Amino acid sequence: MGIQAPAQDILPPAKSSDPTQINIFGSIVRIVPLTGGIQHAFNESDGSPKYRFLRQQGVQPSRHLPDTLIIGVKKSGTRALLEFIRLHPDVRAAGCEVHFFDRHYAKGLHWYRNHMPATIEGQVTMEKTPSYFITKEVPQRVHHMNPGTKLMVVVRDPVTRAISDYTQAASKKPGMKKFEELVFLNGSYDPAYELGRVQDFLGLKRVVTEKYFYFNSTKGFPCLLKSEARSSPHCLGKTKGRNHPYIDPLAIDRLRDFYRPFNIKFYQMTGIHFGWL
Ligand SMILES: Nc1ncnc2c1ncn2[C@@H]1O[C@H](COP(=O)(O)OS(=O)(=O)O)[C@@H](OP(=O)(O)O)[C@H]1O
Repeated sequence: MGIQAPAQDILPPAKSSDPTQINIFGSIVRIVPLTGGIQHAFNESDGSPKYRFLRQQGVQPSRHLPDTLIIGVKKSGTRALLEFIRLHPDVRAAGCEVHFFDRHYAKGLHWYRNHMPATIEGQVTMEKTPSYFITKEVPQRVHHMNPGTKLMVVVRDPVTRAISDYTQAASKKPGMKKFEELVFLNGSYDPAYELGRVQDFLGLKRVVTEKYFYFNSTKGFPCLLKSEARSSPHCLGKTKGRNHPYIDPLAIDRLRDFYRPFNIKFYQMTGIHFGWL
């Protein structure tokens, strides 16, 4: 099994003697196996009891290119979706944002695969990088890797999303201009219900159910009762659920007017009325 990668973007000059490279209509194409093989097998650093046990049983996990990507949208709850779906025993995910299709594409698919967790047969490999949604080269690159890749997009009221994005940027850069100055220059949800739909989409048995979640009223979000990493109740880190600054209501109204036609178009495209005002 092989996949084709665009030669000009990621490959060094072709060596005609290299059997893994072929010439198609003048383009040099490198054939990369979808799975990691023995040399990329299980990393000792991933020493969870489950994987130790599997190794003892002779099951050899290996790295695979992802089957599923969470491609955005930034500040919409992409981390929450990833952390919640990876509670499923048949889902393995890269912990950090890999940024392969936007920043590191030139490093090639071998590099990408080495950033994936080791999996055993039947497990879904996943990563999330929200900037894929806004990088114009990404759709074509993902299609080149595997046209069957499943894509997931988390959406949020664009006004609150914009304020969240601003809050994050301001937390990293003291003295940043006010939101109202920058922006015009140029809800609650049920995680078990949503995760049920995500598991269906991924073709997985519904394992992640309401018993994994509780609502933390101080944070104002659903949090985890336990996960593979921690057996006690915990929320996502303190960079999620920051307090947003006060924004002039007139600025909010103007933003809502700006987004309204795009929201209506989006509702028509998806067939879902999200109810953003
Ligand atoms: N369960 C739970 N716990 C914590 N946070 C939650 C949760 N569900 C959704 N959210 C919202 O996720 C927002 C951050 O979105 P992302 O994870 O997509 O951010 S990022 O793009 O990866 O930086 C974050 O935005 P802020 O409220 O602005 O911090 C939260 O509103």
